[in-house]
Amino acid sequence: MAGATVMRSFDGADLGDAPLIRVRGLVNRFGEQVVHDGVDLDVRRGEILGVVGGSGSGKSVLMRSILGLRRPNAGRIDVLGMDAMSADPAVRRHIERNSGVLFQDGALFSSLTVGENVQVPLKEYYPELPESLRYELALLKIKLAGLPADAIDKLPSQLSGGMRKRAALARALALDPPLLFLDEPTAGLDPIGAAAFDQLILTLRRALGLTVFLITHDLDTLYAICDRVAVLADRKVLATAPVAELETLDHPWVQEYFNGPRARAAQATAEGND
Ligand SMILES: Nc1ncnc2c1ncn2[C@@H]1O[C@H](COP(=O)(O)OP(=O)(O)OP(=O)(O)O)[C@@H](O)[C@H]1O
Repeated sequence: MAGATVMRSFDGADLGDAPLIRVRGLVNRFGEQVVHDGVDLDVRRGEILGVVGGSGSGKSVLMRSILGLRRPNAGRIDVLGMDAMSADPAVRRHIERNSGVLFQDGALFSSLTVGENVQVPLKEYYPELPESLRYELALLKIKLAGLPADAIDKLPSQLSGGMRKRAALARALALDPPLLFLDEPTAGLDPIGAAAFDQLILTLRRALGLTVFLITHDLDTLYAICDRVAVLADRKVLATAPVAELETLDHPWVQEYFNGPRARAAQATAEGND
């Protein structure tokens, strides 16, 4: 997995065991509303890090800040050993190039086929690639995401919700990014589809050595595939730990979330699968 490859920063330095994402003292405000007030977070190389928190706790704003889609009010974010808040377009492009993102709604272009969607990043970053090779690469990613080959010529509207997620995942993986960001990937999927998607993420992490930042409300996903889970509450990351350790955290939201009947059911399922 990840250990087999040397991860390098923009200037070619070996990142070693340094976290691939490091957030310190992050502050995000919208007018009077303070969403983050001193958020600290590390995402370690090769891990699947789950991010949980109540609705409106700032999970998506955190992801958008890390991706450079929102400029925080204060703090520091390093991605792949680089200052992610840098205005240098070359640094921005390097981070973008190395980050695959699956947004909550999939965000596929509805007028393009699945194959054309997957080729969008390839065209942007490698315009010189012959079309036939781009098509082959798109097909590879589509199969990697668990779709049948004939999905390549279909429009997103011709696919089921689960297949659309897989198509969006294929596009997120188009450039072989070391970092994968997933915003509620199993939302809207039935339990069987959600469990299959979880297993796909696990398989891809192993096969491709991915480091995964995963926002989710899905307790089954947390128990099934996350190495550690960060809890966003009270405008901070309360704790980052394996899910079993979080169950004992003395905080009302955490207690309700991790010790409620749904969490117990998810835990029992995960133990049954071990
Ligand atoms: N562009 C914006 N302008 C104003 N307020 C915003 C903006 N983006 C986010 N917010 C506010 O920031 C807070 C955090 O939003 P965010 O989308 O990160 O929450 P979340 O934890 O992802 O929630 P959910 O689980 O419901 O998706 C919310 O109160 C939201 O209204």
